[in-house]
Amino acid sequence: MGSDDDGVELKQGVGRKKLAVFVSGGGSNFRCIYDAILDGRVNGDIVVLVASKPDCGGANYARDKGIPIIVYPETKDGSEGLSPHNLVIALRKYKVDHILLAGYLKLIPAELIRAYPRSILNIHPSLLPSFGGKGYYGMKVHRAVITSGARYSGPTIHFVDEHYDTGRILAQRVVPVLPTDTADKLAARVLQEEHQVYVEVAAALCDERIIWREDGVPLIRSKEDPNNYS
Ligand SMILES: Nc1nc2c(c(=O)[nH]1)N[C@@H](CN(C=O)c1ccc(C(=O)N[C@@H](CCC(=O)O)C(=O)O)cc1)CN2
Ligand SMILES: NCC(=O)N[C@@H]1O[C@H](COP(=O)([O-])[O-])[C@@H](O)[C@H]1O
Repeated sequence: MGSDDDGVELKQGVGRKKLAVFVSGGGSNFRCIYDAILDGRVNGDIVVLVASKPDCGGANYARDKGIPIIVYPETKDGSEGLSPHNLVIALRKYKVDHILLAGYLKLIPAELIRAYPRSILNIHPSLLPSFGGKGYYGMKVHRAVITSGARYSGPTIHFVDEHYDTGRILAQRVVPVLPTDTADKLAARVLQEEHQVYVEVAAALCDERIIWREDGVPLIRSKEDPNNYS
């Protein structure tokens, strides 16, 4: 077991993966993954942050940590941001292995999906396929869950395809929806689970513990028991 210059123990056999994280808002999932990298739970490095808004909370946090920032898509006045083609070129320049969408609210272009097959993940704050698709993001999701009378909710992590929230599901966690819940209370309960499951998935991704079943369903191999999958 080697260690890098900062003494962080490096797992032998699998080189550290290079990650790009995409954000549009506060970036709490991004910050949790960043912290998990620093304390050795995730065997990777966030080499670039992509933000849909240059001054969002996630971008400001990345700036503070010295992480390079790319704006995508191009701003309406054309003053900032990249085209889909130049975004792919930029991510290749950073030698990105995997892309993690974390509160990102813009459609990922087909050109990027083709360039990174089975390598782009997204976290959504409901149990897909319920309460997903165009128009379902942020608090809109939690309001719809409560109005529906659903008794359970929770985050879904899925691979990204050309449409919103229709990619192959990789991981889910379940939380109760309580009779007295407001959208804010439910959002907080789901977000707490998001932070845990995204770190677990990022760790599996960087450890190359994600496999694909013959029917196309992705599975995570347990870190503790290689014969156990979820
Ligand atoms: N090609 C893909 N791109 C993105 C996906 C995906 O699965 N495939 N996931 C989204 C994240 N997301 C849900 O998890 C999501 C984000 C945004 C929307 C939405 O309706 N957006 C609005 C615009 C919102 C805004 O600009 O503030 C819209 O398109 O009208 C739905 C689902 C990230 N990208
Ligand atoms: N459909 C996409 C969507 O609604 N994403 C949601 O945005 C919130 C903010 O994330 P953040 O605190 O990591 O920025 C999170 O709850 C995430 O699931």
